[in-house]
Amino acid sequence: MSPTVSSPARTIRIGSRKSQLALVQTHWVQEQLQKAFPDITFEVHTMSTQGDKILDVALAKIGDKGLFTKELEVGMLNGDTDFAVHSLKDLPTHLPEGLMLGCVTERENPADALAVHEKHNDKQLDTLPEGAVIGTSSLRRLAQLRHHYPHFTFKDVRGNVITRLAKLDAGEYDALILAYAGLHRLELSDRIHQTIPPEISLHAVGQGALGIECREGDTEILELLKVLQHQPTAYRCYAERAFLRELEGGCQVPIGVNTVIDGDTLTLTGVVASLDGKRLVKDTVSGAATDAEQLGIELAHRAKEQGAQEILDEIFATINRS
Ligand SMILES: NCc1[nH]cc(CCC(=O)O)c1CC(=O)O
Repeated sequence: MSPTVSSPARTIRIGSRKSQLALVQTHWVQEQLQKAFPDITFEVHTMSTQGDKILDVALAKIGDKGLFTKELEVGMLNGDTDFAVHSLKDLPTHLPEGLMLGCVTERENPADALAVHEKHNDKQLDTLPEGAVIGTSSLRRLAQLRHHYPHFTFKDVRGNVITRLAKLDAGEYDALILAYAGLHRLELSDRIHQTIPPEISLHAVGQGALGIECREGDTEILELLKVLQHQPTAYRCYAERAFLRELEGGCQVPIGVNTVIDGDTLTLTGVVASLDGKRLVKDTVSGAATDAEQLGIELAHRAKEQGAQEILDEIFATINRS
């Protein structure tokens, strides 16, 4: 009689933040993997990150060194979890030693969206009144919107997507700028009053995609994650992240991007904007999608030649002074 060889049932532990959006995203990843690997058990372990706890300080002031990711990263390095699901936008371009970006999932619409108070249901960005109070805590959204709509008033807004919408509805703002992807995933698409076109505002690096972070060289996990990798999204995001990394900007700098893949060709547009909205350095590069990172680096160098560094230095000085 030959012995029955049965490998012990493997359990994979997935780290996630606790916000509604994070949970929707992580449960989607869990479900995809569970379908692809029915013999493995996938468990979700939630953690609060610094970014979830500090709600009374403007994001731009606390910086972004892994504000939404650090606790999840410690979990992986400790071996408490095997990988973590992030909104790729919140994942810094430099990862801690021993961790890597294991895969990038198919992107949702990466655009920003306008949500309005019901009294403005008949309005768009072009028709909102002078002085309308627009809520956003992103310097990128602020600078680009201010460039096109200098007559609006911009006000910081913190908290998760649902909290922000409640503040809007309570009358604290006339409108908010939020990610299309977040609203869509939370089944709040009815709050997407207007999708903001790239001519008005370029989106954040990685916006709309999920990034899965895992231990470097963890071949077993990397093998599983392959089923979630969406290569066109990955190329676009590698180019976007290389652009941001080369400019040494985090998610709290007024840097926006747009990418298009056509066949094997990737086109990357990037902007660096001053906070008053008066200066925009904007340029575009195209090349082979397989050279994504090189394209991002090239665009960053071009932007620097056109004054991007001066804009960024001024912003760092302003933030550190206030
Ligand atoms: N910084 C918060 C955050 N991180 C990811 C999303 C939305 C989903 C995404 O961009 O992928 C949001 C909310 C927002 O910007 O409105």
